[in-house]
Amino acid sequence: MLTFRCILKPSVQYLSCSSALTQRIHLQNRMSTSPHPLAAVCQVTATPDVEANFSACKQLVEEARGRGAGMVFLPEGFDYIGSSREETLSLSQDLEGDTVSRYKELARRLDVWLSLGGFHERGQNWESDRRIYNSHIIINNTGDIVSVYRKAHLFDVELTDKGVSLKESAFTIPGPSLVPPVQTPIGKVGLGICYDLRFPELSIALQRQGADILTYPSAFTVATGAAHWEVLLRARAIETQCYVLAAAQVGRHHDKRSSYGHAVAVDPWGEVVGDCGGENPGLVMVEINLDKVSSTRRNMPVQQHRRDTGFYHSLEKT
Ligand SMILES: O=C(O)CNC(=O)[C@H](CS)NC(=O)CCC(=O)C(=O)O
Repeated sequence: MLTFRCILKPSVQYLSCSSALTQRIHLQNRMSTSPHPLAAVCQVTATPDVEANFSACKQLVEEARGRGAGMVFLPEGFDYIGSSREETLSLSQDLEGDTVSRYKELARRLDVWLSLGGFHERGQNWESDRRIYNSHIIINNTGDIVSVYRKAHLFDVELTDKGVSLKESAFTIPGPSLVPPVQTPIGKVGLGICYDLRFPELSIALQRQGADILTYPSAFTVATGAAHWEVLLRARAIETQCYVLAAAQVGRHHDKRSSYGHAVAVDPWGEVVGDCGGENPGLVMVEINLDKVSSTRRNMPVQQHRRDTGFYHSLEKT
């Protein structure tokens, strides 16, 4: 007789943004029992007010550090969301500018790593062409920039029936290349930004280079977010068997633009282990257990089962 044993481990601890008190209690429990590092995934409502945005983000980083985070993730447009092409361009800075300097100082003072998704970075020919990159910057706990990834896929989309019309390439230069995953205190972090999430080739490439964690700091539109956001994030986690951390913009930035929110953390099995909801700024703490990455990969060796790239291109030759 065949017997099937079904082993279900209710091991996922779900942390939502809802109650700071409940979360603190959960955290005290887990910090005392868990040997695993903590990440904080943040959600903000950036506006064109650069100063107000910095102070809101700084507060979240301080709170995350207070709760034991070794690395804090901020979303695309953490510096600002402009209300016109002109405003977006005029507020941009370079990596030596005031905004990045203040975050370097914050990282050093708090002894914490930062992922700053979607910084509006002036390009090399700014004086002549007035174009920017959409840059994801990693700053270490001594306040040094250790990696910069420039968004490769630009969001040029006209969904008239859904009221979504954005042309990122009108002011942004597509990034020239992927960057290798960065070794951090929470694991090896692979860098993407927002719309990049729709291109699984990028996530696979980062996984192949050793990523344990994929990051997609975002400012998803409300319409595309409701339809696609969580499905895409979970799919990227399931395919790569990585954690996926996606900081997000939420709510109304100005008259013309709102974002979907739901900054989330997904584990390597594809389970959502934290969600900031669709209403307010906040953060979610997530335990990064790299044993989960290795056991998921060991139990279902998808990456070893993958055929070589030529195999998937073979149809093109026929
Ligand atoms: O414009 C800025 O200042 C910051 N950049 C963004 O907000 C970018 C480009 S407009 N937004 C997205 O990529 C949304 C993608 C999205 O919503 C989807 O893929 O469905």
